[in-house]
Amino acid sequence: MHLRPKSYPGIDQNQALNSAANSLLIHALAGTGKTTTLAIKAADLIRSRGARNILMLAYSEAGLKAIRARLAEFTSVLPEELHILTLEQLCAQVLGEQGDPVPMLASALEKNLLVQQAHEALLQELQRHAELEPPELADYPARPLDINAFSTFEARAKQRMLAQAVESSGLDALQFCRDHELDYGLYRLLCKYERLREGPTQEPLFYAPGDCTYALACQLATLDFGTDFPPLQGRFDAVLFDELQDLDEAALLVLRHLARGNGSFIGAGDFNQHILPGASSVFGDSAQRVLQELPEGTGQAELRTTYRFGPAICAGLNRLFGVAFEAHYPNAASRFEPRRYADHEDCARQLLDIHRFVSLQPCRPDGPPATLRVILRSPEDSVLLEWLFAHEGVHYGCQGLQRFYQRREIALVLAIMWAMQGCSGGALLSQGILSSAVEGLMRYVRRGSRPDGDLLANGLFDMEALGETPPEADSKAIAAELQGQQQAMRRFFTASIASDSPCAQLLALPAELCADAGRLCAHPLLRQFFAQAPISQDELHRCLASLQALSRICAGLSVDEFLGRLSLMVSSSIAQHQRREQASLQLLTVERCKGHEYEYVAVPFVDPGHFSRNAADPRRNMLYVAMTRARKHLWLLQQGESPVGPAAL
Ligand SMILES: Nc1ncnc2c1ncn2[C@@H]1O[C@H](COP(=O)(O)OP(=O)(O)OP(=O)(O)O)[C@@H](O)[C@H]1O
Repeated sequence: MHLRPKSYPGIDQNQALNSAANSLLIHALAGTGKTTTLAIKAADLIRSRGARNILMLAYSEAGLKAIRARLAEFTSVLPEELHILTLEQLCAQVLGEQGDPVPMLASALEKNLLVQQAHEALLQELQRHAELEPPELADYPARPLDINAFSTFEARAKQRMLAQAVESSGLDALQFCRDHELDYGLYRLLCKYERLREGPTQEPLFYAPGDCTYALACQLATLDFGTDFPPLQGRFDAVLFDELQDLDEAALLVLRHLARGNGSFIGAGDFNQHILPGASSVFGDSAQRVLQELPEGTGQAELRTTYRFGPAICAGLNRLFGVAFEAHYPNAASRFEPRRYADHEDCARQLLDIHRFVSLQPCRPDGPPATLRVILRSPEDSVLLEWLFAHEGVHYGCQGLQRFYQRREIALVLAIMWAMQGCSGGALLSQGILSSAVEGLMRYVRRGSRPDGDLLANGLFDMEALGETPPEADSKAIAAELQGQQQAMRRFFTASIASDSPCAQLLALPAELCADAGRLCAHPLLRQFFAQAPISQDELHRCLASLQALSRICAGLSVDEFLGRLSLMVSSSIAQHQRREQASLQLLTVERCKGHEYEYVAVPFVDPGHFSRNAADPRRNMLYVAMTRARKHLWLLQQGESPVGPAAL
């Protein structure tokens, strides 16, 4: 593994790398070379110290990609001494080595159906012992199940090791929940779900994302503080851990054992980059909690010198986020350009101007054209942008999100429009759209059958009642048969939905309703359709936001006109793809851009109220991640009239 000149460590990186401490915690801001420093360390350990087994960990998949990208700056082939894993993957590996199978749950939808079963099982239990239950549960049977509230509660409970906290408090669970203002109904539902998941033999029936880390943490929690846990010890010559800001209590227990028993340890984190949904950082902006888990004598280092952008961007970020970036290249040409927009349409038009500016920028004769990266915090924001960009002939691409017309919920609405009485069927919906529509239909109308009550009463999930998920190949095959066949599409809907469902009622609406596709998108039956779907509240909100965004772009157009324009848009995108034309504008999600960097970045649709100094606020951190991706030129598009400034802080 040979280091290229660019990758020689800078002064503060060098201080970190030369630390005499066997265990080191690096606090760093974005672009200061956290990942690079870890990669240099790995290279050095292999090359000069003969290390044979190095673990490089990240919390997220995006973090893994960033590690691979930095390593690729040094070497075209990853050395076999390196193991690059997420924490969850490492925990799954350890559980597998302990001898039990580690079956993963196929989809989030299946999990929802299983939560419903746990809810039924809890209702059965409450019925049997109604007289013994506390007043907190008196109205539980009458309350509708809120899967989203349950998922948030579950994530937090596992991240914070709630079961262990209850046990060590010496209180009973009811009193604990009362003292900590926790919803006792959700607590009982979680206990039921976990009991069913683990089954009577205590060998989990399945693991959902996060469960492997939790399962290992539960084993570790039974050990005294200094006790060894051999499966996590002596495995590696060094452990290099990126994205420490995302660790929760469960992950910290794993960290404790990894850091103590495996050669040297270096962990790096930027607490401003905590963006995981569901729970805000359990540590706020402090790394003290992480330090408690690291061996005594752990050294600390700080990286504030960024290699990514120059002084102008540093100054803008320092002002908005209350941080202290310094630029490694003080003369680097960098620009920070805050702008204001009046409404979404205006924001989209300003992005077009910015795109024109970027496309005039010089680029290497043999290199790709200059590309504008537009970073979005929610996929719904892309609908208007894609529509406008396509109509202006801008060749755009999407990363971390699908093109809007290929997203299941939107594709399904397009297919419903196409099958309606008032649509001539003249526009051709692509096979991709139809295939997503078929998948959408299966998702939103799929209901598990009633689970077997006896199985639940005996502590078992009824996996048969989940029904079958149609394989992907099927939706493609069905789409191929439906393409251009409006009658066949209508027959397909009739066969797949109940005759009194909101979808069937939509299809029976009179032809006049197709005169304005925008109004059709806002029709109460469409909202009802999604509200009745077996999806979480979060997903429902996303579907409704997509509908609203869709209704905005087709307002005033008849269904025929709208679908006609859409099919032109799709065919020109397919043609660009076939000509292998490079996109000059990329739309990305924040999650997708984490760990990456780009020359020209625009962050649109920003609410000024989201800037703060509070690094425990995930909305603020989403902006921080998005805005720290730019290398040369950063545009910030905020709603409103007042100037950008510290007043917003
Ligand atoms: N010592 C260095 N000399 C020159 N360039 C460097 C150095 N260290 C890092 N860089 C460059 O700075 C950029 C940011 O590095 P890196 O991605 O490692 O930072 P990071 O702190 O992990 O970023 P993020 O916070 O976005 O995850 C990369 O282009 C990298 O090649």
